[in-house]
Amino acid sequence: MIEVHNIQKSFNGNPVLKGITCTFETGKCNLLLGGSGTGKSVLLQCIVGLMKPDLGSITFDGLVFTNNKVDIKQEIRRKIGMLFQGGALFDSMTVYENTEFPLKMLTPEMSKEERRDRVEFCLKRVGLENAGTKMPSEISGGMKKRVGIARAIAPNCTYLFCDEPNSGLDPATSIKIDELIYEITHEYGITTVVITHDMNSVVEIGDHIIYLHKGQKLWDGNKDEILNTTVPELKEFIFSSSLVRAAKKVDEETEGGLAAATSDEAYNI
Ligand SMILES: Nc1ncnc2c1ncn2[C@@H]1O[C@H](COP(=O)(O)OP(=O)(O)OP(=O)(O)O)[C@@H](O)[C@H]1O
Repeated sequence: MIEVHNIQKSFNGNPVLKGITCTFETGKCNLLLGGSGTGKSVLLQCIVGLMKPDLGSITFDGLVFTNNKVDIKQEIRRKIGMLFQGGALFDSMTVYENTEFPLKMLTPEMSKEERRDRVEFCLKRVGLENAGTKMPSEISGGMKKRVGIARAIAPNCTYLFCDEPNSGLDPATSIKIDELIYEITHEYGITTVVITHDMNSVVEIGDHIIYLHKGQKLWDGNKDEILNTTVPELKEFIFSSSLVRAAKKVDEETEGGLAAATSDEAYNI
């Protein structure tokens, strides 16, 4: 479990994170949900140590990350896998070499054969067992995300951070990437944190959802609870999504469920 306590961050006197306290649960897909500019990426960067918060603490399974010794920070960092928005693959390396890269960096004690077994296992797990010799320029956006996932899990990560894994993907590919992240999280008991503003992801993989608005946590809960939220800002966010608007249209002749949750009365408009 990752515990975030009272994280605050300002840029040039402008507060971006205004005291965020939340937990990311073990073996679950934890979504950081919110509109543009609400501080999701800044929070993620503070959690993984790419940015220093002004105040607050972050604990990984009882180990304090903030204000701690370099070796403890390194120990935590070694357990972190990152899936970046564009995949962030090395263009000059093959799919195989990209996946092998963190093993060479983080586990130099592994033999070449052990690395090969692990890379082959991870590529197979993401459905790319035949793509090892391809260059990033030769594969689709969805395949790049798959390579990114294989690379992130190759060193047996305990924590997986995904920054908008669906950006730039068509809806069908997005669902497949969401499913893959969900399956891997549950299979290996990884603590996964996914930044998203996609309601499709919320209903697909939202084991635990933290809603941020203007640098504050306004709500947390799961995908079954979110449609019943009474938080006005979250309601507005949900009902402005094209998914929910479309579902509302389909449901408008029926009673209960989404139709009731999205009724004008429930929405108070
Ligand atoms: N290094 C920085 N220096 C100054 N301001 C920054 C910096 N990084 C982020 N910000 C500001 O912090 C605010 C929150 O940005 P952040 O990228 O966390 O938003 P976000 O919720 O991830 O949005 P999006 O979904 O659009 O990526 C924005 O107003 C942004 O301009």
